[in-house]
Amino acid sequence: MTAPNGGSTRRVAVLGGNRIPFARSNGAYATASNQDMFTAVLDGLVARFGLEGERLGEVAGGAVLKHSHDFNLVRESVLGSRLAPETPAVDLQQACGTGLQAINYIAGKIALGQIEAGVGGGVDTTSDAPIAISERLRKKLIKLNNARTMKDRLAVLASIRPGDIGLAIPSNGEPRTGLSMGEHQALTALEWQITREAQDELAVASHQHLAASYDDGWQDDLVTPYRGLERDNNLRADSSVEKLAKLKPVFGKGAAATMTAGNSTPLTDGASAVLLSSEDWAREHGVEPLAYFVDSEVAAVDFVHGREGLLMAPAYAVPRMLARHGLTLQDFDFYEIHEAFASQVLSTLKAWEDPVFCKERLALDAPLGSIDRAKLNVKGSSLAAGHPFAATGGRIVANAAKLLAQRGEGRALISVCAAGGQGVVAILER
Ligand SMILES: CC(=O)CC(=O)SCCNC(=O)CCNC(=O)[C@H](O)C(C)(C)COP(=O)(O)OP(=O)(O)OC[C@H]1O[C@@H](n2cnc3c(N)ncnc32)[C@H](O)[C@@H]1OP(=O)(O)O
Repeated sequence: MTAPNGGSTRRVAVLGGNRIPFARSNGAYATASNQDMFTAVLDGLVARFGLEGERLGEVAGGAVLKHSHDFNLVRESVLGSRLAPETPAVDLQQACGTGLQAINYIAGKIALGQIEAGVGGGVDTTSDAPIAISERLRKKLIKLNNARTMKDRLAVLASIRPGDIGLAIPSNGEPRTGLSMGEHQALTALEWQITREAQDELAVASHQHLAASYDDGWQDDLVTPYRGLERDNNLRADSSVEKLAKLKPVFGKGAAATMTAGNSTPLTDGASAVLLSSEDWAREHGVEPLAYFVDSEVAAVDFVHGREGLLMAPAYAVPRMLARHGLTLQDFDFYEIHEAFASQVLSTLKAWEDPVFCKERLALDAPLGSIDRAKLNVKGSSLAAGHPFAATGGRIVANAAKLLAQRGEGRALISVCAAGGQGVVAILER
């Protein structure tokens, strides 16, 4: 038996993305659900690419934070959209790597000839974060639900004590260390001696680049207005190093206290989705591909025993992916490195320049070296746009594809760090 396409893989075209403007938590999208927002971006793609009633091969997506009733979030979003109801959908999740992994999943199916076209993306809302009840109360309520007689029911009710009534509110803490992602990253920033000034400079550049991208019409694939928003409302066009220098550190203590609300991503709500297809499908539908999704890699690090920083996995994933293609770190025209925290980007770049790190931890003969910083996050990134966890991957892939299309040729490197010590990276080219 041979594979669907005779055993060879096909090029995967990135046709374009859609996202809603990202909103700071508990603001413009406070009453929007994950499903509302993901449906909106799917319908954005339907409108842009004329997909009304079209049956796509599959839609993949996910959310880091979701309610139990959202177990079929992506399928429900498809059913709420103007895509054909016969379009299958899958939910997946890899913390902040979710969006990029969803795109990678669709790309793999297209490459193998299993589907012709599909959508990958993600959505998150910290405004509508699921709040669970305590484990003890939950168990008693299940018992109550299963009780057959009134007597049994009353007995369960009578067993409920005030101490059972508690809430489990999601936090961005790592379950195995109890530290938040910011606290973990503060330790990594200290290890790599990333200064407060360097972090603030990166944050200002992100705001300036994103502001310029709105001014020059770059963000024309946003679904707007969405709930009254025309642009990401975390963006501060007047951001400056002087203003950021005044903010108090929010993560880390002593020498590690360099991270502030200005050089960390804010809690954010939003959604994004990217349409991918085979070259044949793109041709048949009269769509010119923006770029091609070449490859992806995922790495995980042991942050639990302190062997590596929580958000350093992309530093490991990139060289593995480069080796597969005989590429160097310098062989790229654009670098899209998700700015979870300014210091995460700077620690990763410094690690790639460091001979000891590259030799001892990456087993490389020579350091990967520096990148041309003028090619980094040239249209802004998460510090300015905000970071609705699972939606970030789609924003970045769509952005990188547009950059390559505008340039006419070239290569983009994508890097997204994720909770649990994981990192997802990818290469796009045109
Ligand atoms: C999840 C994964 O898998 C991987 C990842 O990506 S890891 C990243 C995950 N994300 C996080 O961990 C989120 C981290 N962020 C947070 O927890 C919070 O946003 C935070 C603790 C950093 C800040 O929270 P906060 O204090 O409520 O912020 P906020 O009120 O907006 O800002 C504090 C002050 O700084 C100011 N400020 C913020 N950004 C600014 C900027 N760019 N310029 C000037 N001032 C700014 C605000 O105006 C505010 O000033 P006032 O107090 O005078 O109003």
